[in-house]
Amino acid sequence: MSAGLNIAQLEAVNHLGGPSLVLAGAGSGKTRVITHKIARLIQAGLAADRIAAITFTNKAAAEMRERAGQLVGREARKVLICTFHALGVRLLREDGQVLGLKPQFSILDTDDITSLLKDCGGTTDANTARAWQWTISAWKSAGLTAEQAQKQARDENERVTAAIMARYEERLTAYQSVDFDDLIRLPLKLLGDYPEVREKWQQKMGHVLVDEYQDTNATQYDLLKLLVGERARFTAVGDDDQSIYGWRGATLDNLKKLPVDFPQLKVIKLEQNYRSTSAILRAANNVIGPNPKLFPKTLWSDLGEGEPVRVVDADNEEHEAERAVARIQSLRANSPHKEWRDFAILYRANHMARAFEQALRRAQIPYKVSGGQSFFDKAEIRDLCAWLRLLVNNNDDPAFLRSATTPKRGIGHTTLQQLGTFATQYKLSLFEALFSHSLSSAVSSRAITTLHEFGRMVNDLEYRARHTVGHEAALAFLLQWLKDIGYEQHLYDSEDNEKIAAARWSNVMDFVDWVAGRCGGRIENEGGVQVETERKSLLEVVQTIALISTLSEREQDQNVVTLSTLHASKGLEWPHVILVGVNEGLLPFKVDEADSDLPAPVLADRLQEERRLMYVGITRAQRTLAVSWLKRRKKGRESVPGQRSRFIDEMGLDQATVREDPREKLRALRAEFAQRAAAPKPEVT
Ligand SMILES: Nc1ncnc2c1ncn2[C@@H]1O[C@H](COP(=O)(O)OP(=O)(O)OP(=O)(O)O)[C@@H](O)[C@H]1O
Ligand SMILES: [Mg+2]
Repeated sequence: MSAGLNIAQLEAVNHLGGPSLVLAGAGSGKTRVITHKIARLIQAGLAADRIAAITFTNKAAAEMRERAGQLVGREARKVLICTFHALGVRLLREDGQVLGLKPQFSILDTDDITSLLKDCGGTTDANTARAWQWTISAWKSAGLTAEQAQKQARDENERVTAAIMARYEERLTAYQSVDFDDLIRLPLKLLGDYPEVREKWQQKMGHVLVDEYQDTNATQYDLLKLLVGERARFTAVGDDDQSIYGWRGATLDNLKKLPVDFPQLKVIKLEQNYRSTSAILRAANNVIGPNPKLFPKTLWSDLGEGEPVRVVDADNEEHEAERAVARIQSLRANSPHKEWRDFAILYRANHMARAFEQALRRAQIPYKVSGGQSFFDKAEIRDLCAWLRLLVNNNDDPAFLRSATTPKRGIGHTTLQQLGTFATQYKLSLFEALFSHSLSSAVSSRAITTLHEFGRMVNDLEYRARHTVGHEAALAFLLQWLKDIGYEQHLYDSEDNEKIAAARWSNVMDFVDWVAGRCGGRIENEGGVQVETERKSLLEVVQTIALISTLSEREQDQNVVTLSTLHASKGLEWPHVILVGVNEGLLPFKVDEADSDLPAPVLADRLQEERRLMYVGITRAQRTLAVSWLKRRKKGRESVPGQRSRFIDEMGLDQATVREDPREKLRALRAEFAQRAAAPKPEVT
């Protein structure tokens, strides 16, 4: 159990009785401390279901679950390993009733919220609605109610937004729905205002562990405090130099507050980096150097000097992508790391993935885009999720509207409008309104017949989903349902290009397979023992779906090159990393006064956060790192001269060694040639 931990890590793992904070630089084994501590707590006799470990993403949670599983076996499954938001869902499903929330409440996604806000504010303009959404979300995550926001409003614009917020909140309550901010705010209210509920959860939580603590926001910190109570049995791990979510309300104050709020806090520092070579680590330390030091840290590695960090000057986006692909092919041909999964291309903004996707496809290299448009954002998946959400919560009006019209079933816009007006008048959800006796005063009898057919179908599906348990039954159910609603036909009807329609249908099949798989009853091999996964009803599984943003659990084993935003790369590592688009204006992102209308102090803060982002990027690399920048870059439709980022200069690279290796191109060509030669010849029939 103590294998693979240094003395400081062991100290952190063995501090069980009170609060502790592990404060250390990138790659020093903070996350490793958390997984080992889960094992240690179980070994020390704490029941696994009394341990909660909070991670930053669903993907990180899945990975931690797997690691913990390797250390302690099946028991690890009972540990609650999830994000703050998923923890919020858990609290609300179990105890939300005291706040008037039914256990089957719905979680709205960004699109639902935009359309709801359009409605509340009487606009059809999505940008206006999104601006409201941004402001309301900021208010909510700062803990403000609509009423308080109204009082504090500084101008007409804010007053209008606050009024819309009031209407929006009313609708959420009426629809038995919550947004992402509510998933933290409501549990906070629950634990804050209801002592018996608080008592229950504090009793239950034997130990709470938090990874990436530097990126928690104020309300998450409050939630943590309420959850652990006086006994304060928790372990937080973090790195102030990796705080990159300031723009989303994360605050380093949480790090500063911890020793004040918990005087008995044990602070442990880790200094050895186990991830990167000295060359990479030096570049990282140089870049973060100019930032003010909140908590001074030293970080060293004994993995040796390693390959020098390379700088690539690219002519433009296409050239940069070609160069990245050539580098990957060359390294793969010449290093012990031959797997595609050993490579990552990291960039500042989502839209930058495009050129790399195209180049990788051309070279027939498998890849995945993480942190970009997720599977669940695809229209076809959102259609199906709307249906499933409606089964879980009939009062989910946005889901009602989407499923009643996708695929088309003769329920027209006018009918829906009449139904909506009627529902608002009688304070009913659309689904409730549908079965109201007095509906005939508002809607034609022919339309009512169609509406009733739809309503009965939903009721019937719900009943069957509740009684469908295990993956085989779930699969049969889902396939039949798709047939009943004619979804495949709908895809082909609404898409002129057959290939695209087929691709979308294949996404649907992936989705169905995945949902069914979660219903359990499959035989899996666990440490040499065949065990059956826990069986769940389809309805139960569907309840959790709105929260899962990617098919991450399935992606893990794929042997593919990763394309990722820097933000989404946090906590991860790859043998070979290429940081691209390292230009002034991209990374750092617009921090020059000429380029921005923000005041100077805000820009200075921004620059610090951009510097931390660059630090995060560099420290993802284990063995080799290349940094590329664009001599010309696209800005809108134009091509403008690009400027090399100050961060590249600050990395302090030895100019003689940074130039690109001329042999790289040759090796890449050779590798490509070999690959082509080895590829199966097309069959001639
Ligand atoms: N004591 C150790 N012995 C050997 N390898 C270790 C040790 N501690 C950590 N590692 C390895 O070092 C790498 C980095 O560890 P980990 O991801 O836990 O660091 P971290 O501090 O969480 O990094 P980040 O700040 O990027 O989240 C991992 O591959 C991990 O397995
Ligand atoms: Mg980590």
